[in-house]
Amino acid sequence: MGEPLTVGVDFGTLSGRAVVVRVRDGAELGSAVFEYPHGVLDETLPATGRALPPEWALQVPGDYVGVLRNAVPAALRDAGVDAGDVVGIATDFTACTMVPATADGTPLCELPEFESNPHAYVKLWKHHSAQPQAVRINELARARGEKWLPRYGGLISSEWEFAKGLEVFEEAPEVYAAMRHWVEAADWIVWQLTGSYVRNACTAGYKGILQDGQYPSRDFLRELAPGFESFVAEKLEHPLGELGSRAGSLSAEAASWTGLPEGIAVAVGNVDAHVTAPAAQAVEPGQMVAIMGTSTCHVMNGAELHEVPGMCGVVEGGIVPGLWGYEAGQSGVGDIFGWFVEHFAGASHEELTRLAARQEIGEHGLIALDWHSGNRSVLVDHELSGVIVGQTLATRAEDVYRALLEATAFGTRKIIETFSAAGVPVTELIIAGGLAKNALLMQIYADVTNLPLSVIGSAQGPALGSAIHAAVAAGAHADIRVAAAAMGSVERAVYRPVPAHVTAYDELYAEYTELHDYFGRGGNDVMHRLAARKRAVAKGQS
Ligand SMILES: Nc1ncnc2c1ncn2[C@@H]1O[C@H](COP(=O)(O)OP(=O)(O)O)[C@@H](O)[C@H]1O
Ligand SMILES: O=C(CO)[C@H](O)[C@H](O)COP(=O)(O)O
Repeated sequence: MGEPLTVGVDFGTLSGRAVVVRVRDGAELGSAVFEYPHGVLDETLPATGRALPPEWALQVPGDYVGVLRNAVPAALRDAGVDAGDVVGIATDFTACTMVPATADGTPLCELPEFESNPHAYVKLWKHHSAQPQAVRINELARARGEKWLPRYGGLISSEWEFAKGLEVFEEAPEVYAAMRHWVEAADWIVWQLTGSYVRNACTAGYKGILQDGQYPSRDFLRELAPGFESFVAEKLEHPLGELGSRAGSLSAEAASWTGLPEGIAVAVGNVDAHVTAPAAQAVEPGQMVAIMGTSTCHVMNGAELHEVPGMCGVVEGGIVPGLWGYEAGQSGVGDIFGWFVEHFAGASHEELTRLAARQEIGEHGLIALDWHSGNRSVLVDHELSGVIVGQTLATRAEDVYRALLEATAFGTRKIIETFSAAGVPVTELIIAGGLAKNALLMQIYADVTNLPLSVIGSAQGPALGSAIHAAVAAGAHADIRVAAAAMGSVERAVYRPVPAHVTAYDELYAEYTELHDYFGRGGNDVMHRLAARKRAVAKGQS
């Protein structure tokens, strides 16, 4: 018998990563990645070959099981350990990513009668077509003075459970009728591991509008859309599991997929962003973790409840039991850089970064808005779109690339300032996720926010965070704080703000704020008009 180990599995936007971790000190002994064979379905539905409408983003749930079957055994092989030493497994997922399922958890898209219906598939977090539903939820909640609304910064997102659920109810009543559970993928995967459904407190709070033990009322839902009043009772409500607790035991079937021992602890599901906080040892108030990849999520604990305008939410026990967990985010970050590299630049991230790093601040003469995937915080509007001001015939690809890097840093500063102004000061910014590898981007973030940047010690933050949760669920550490101290890691103040850069960026940030408020706060509604026109044209074509 060797030392106790756990397995953490991170289900990202394009792939799932498994990591094998030593419980004593968090050493990562082996890992493996499995790319989802279907990736993100955002153009056509393979079952029919038909085009999907704008802003759609679907996934195939079988791909997630592929991660359990492939990445977990491969990570065990990579680690060269005896699977018998693994005492627990935990998973984290993108969110809000929703699976419409039958009573036994079968995704509707796996039933022959629904395989051609796009609404029967998983709606990925960045499926943004439920914005009209989100707008109606927000208008009605404001008019009725619903007391849960300020817990979400005053706006519910189109990415979340109610907007996406209402979209299914209104656009695919046959799917809605057949769906017994509207399940977060974070919980669906735990269901596959244990054979039983436990709803995690994190997504229920942030994405499912569960506050002080209550969901939005039947009355509210009836007024929103007659017939939708039973949504909570019939599709959503389910017993909750606290973060770090044991959801159940690994079933015989899941043991055969993964090569892990049957009966080991399986932790309650979690979100990729929130689970990263303990991996970065950021479990105390004021320590904000920015998980920077395709998108950025900002998560932070607080001792008290405050209402921060435009935050994604504040949930009691949403990150660590006993504290208020705050979340904000930017829907597109690496995705925006990737879009530019893929469609316009003719050069790689590395080459563009190298060229952009030679420039002085402001040399390119550009300012951009980072809304190519909408704005998650603090405007919470997915019909906003990207802007680049200042282009001339002299503008080069590296100029635009740098302006896009800077735009996302300004977006993060807007979030930090909004938190601080609402009485939730950010005392430390800790970076996790794939973008930490871009040193220019990191220095820009330090200069724009005027904060020293700490960087998580692991390249697999979410998967390590899951392994930490697995250790707690297995009883190998007393709680998440204790496990984070033993297994998490962070390097402090790796990037420090340069005073002259801070001053230069203060001026550009003022310009960003002008554009931000002009396009995002009603100065000019052109982005909404263009989005409406795009939708109308797409509708006419279908
Ligand atoms: N050197 C780089 N600099 C900036 N962005 C990059 C670089 N390399 C990849 N990206 C972007 O990073 C994103 C992937 O980040 P990653 O953390 O690996 O993914 P995920 O968020 O899905 O876990 C992609 O959107 C890609 O465009
Ligand atoms: O909103 C989220 C968490 O609340 C998503 O999980 C997140 O934005 C997806 O992130 P990524 O693909 O960058 O890991």
